[in-house]
Amino acid sequence: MDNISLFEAKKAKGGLVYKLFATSIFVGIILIWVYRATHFIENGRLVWMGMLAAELWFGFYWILTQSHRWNLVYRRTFKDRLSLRYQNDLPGVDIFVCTADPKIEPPMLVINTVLSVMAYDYPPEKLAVYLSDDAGSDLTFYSLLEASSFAKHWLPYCKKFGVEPRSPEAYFKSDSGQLEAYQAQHFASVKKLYDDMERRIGLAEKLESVSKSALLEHKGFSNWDSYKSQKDHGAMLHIVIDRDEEATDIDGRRLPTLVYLAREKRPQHFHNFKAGAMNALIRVSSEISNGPIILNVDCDMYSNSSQSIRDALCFFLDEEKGHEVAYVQFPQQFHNLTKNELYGGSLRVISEVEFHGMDGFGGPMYVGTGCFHRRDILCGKKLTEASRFEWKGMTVSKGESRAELEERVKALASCTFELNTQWGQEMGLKYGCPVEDVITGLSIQCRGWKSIYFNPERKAFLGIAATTLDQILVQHKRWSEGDLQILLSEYSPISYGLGKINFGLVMGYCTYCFWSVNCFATIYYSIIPSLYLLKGVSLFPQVSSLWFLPFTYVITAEHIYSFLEYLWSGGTALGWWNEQRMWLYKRTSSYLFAVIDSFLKLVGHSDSGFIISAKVSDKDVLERYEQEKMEFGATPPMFTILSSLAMINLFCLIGLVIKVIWAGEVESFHQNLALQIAVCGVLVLINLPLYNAAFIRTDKGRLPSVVTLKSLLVALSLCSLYSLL
Ligand SMILES: O=c1ccn([C@@H]2O[C@H](COP(=O)(O)OP(=O)(O)O[C@H]3O[C@H](CO)[C@@H](O)[C@H](O)[C@H]3O)[C@@H](O)[C@H]2O)c(=O)[nH]1
Ligand SMILES: [Mn+2]
Repeated sequence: MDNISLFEAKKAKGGLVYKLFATSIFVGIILIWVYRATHFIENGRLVWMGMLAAELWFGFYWILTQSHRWNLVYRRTFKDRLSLRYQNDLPGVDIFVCTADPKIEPPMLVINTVLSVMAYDYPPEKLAVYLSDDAGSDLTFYSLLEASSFAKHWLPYCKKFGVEPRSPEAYFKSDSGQLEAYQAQHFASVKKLYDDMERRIGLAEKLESVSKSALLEHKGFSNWDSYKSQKDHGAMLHIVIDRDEEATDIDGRRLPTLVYLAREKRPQHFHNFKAGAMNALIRVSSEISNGPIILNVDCDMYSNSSQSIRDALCFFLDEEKGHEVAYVQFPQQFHNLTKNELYGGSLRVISEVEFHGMDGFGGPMYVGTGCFHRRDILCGKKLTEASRFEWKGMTVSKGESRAELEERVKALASCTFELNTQWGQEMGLKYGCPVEDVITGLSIQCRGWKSIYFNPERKAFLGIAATTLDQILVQHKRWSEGDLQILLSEYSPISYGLGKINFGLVMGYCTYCFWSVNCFATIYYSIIPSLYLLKGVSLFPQVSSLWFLPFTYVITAEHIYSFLEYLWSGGTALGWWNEQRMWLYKRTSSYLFAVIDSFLKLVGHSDSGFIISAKVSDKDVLERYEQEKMEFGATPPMFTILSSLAMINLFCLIGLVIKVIWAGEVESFHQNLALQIAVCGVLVLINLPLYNAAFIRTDKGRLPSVVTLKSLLVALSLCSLYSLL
């Protein structure tokens, strides 16, 4: 091993074994296709064709997912080498935190994230933190002012005692063990300051206004004089901590720059959601600190490791390979997961397997949070020989007063600034897609750059996972719809990416871009075989037939493998089972709606929106979440679909049992319908929590009776209609 590189990349072990296994599955899939294509049944050619289409799709999709497992790469950094080599000329780093609504994203949550990134183990004079507030909330601004005072105590405390994590709330909640007397004393005083701050902010939140004294004390509030609403206000920019004024903490050490920005919002100008906020931040920061490296996080994604900047720099500053690297993506992980992840919210397999797989083919997607970018590349620079660039010397002009600077830079965050420019297209984050980050990352990779996936042992960022079924389905609708739109856009990985990025990476992107399309085959498969049970018509080979083998092999082997993969990724057995349920639910509701909405958009209906994910929930909802009881207490159309499908399968299974008892011929049913019974049976088993929520539970999270009734009606009419035909 050389001792020059700042990082190391290793291929996963056992690759050959996996490839053999995958090949055997592939053979099985082909045999299934052959069986379908050669064994049409007499009555029901159409249904049989449907089965063939579904299986062709599943097979095709399975092939796509292999790209995520073919070539896994794991990385390690050498931060000591980085320190030795670059201690005195580390690049400036600008950190963007985005928030959009003080009700959904309470100021305490936001400032905890801000404080956690201010406390990075990094020279403070090279660090600048920007909070973008798309609500333009004076409450959030007030909280940021509070945070800036608290930082003067919090940062020295973190550094003196090397604490982790550096989000105060997370730190105070974590069990810091028995502290020695000296630290305990500091702990008590910093905790008290935090509690006081929390109380003041809580009070302001309750009164929905900032105290008079704070208003008088800080001239920044004059920004709000002309404020009309969240959607109608001028640009507000305030440099809370200015690097030039040498603001110091209680130990006399420098503090990172801290900036509040609410870009201008006017009803007549579309604001492009988070992408618009990010682009305003890119411009504004270029005039204030202009750090060549940019980190962006969602407001709930606090830094859980003080070392992440140094980790990321090991890739950017590596003498040999660093110049090709456009961004370093860390996994998106969460701190509020329960043991068995009822909603599959951990994205476990994506983080532990799939992104390592994409890394093997040129780098992961950019997922919008926990990602370090090179500023010049994010702004549209192409890969050329000149890409090796000077990390120093990106200073910004001085000699202006803070007020002058603020006034000048504010113009960069106006509604009209981007008119007739390349912003949102060739520059900055791209507009017009609900997953602006993914499409931006893809286009960067298509310009020739690499990206890096870094998944360190100590989790780098932790956010909040959805805590109700409704929330997670809505979130996945946004994601799968966005990914589908990428497929249909001019930046499609197929038409645009092919030839520009590795073919394995094209497949990797397609796996996500085709997420939503899975709805058709899945819905078909979860209705038709069950309905045909009712009539006793077999859609699968008999147990005694040789064709029975490929079906059983592919289905069981794939599931055993996915089970093991889930366990290897750190999940529990029940967690895997829950994940299978979510797999079904997402495919039959979120994805279906994503496809429908995308279609409507294509023909010019439906306007795009961005439903911000909830970050706080009611006490009883939270309680049920912690008990891992599925939360159905709402009536979105998605629930009607889920529950109708569940009821259909229940009826079919019951119908079958009655038939078997009636006919008393268990043996022939088993011989002819074994696989079909298995499919229907598993669907019923996986829906147990839904039946429970519909028929037994009495708490507020149960399935509302309207939804139950509707779905019973749907199922009943479908089943009887079918039986009559
Ligand atoms: O108009 C908007 C809307 C959202 N946000 C911010 O964007 C972030 C992500 O929004 P959230 O509602 O939490 O969405 P998630 O589904 O949790 O976000 C994931 O998916 C998004 C794309 O759909 C990515 O942008 C995010 O980084 C990624 O964490 C939050 O910090 C918001 O404050 C804005 O700044 N302005
Ligand atoms: Mn989020």
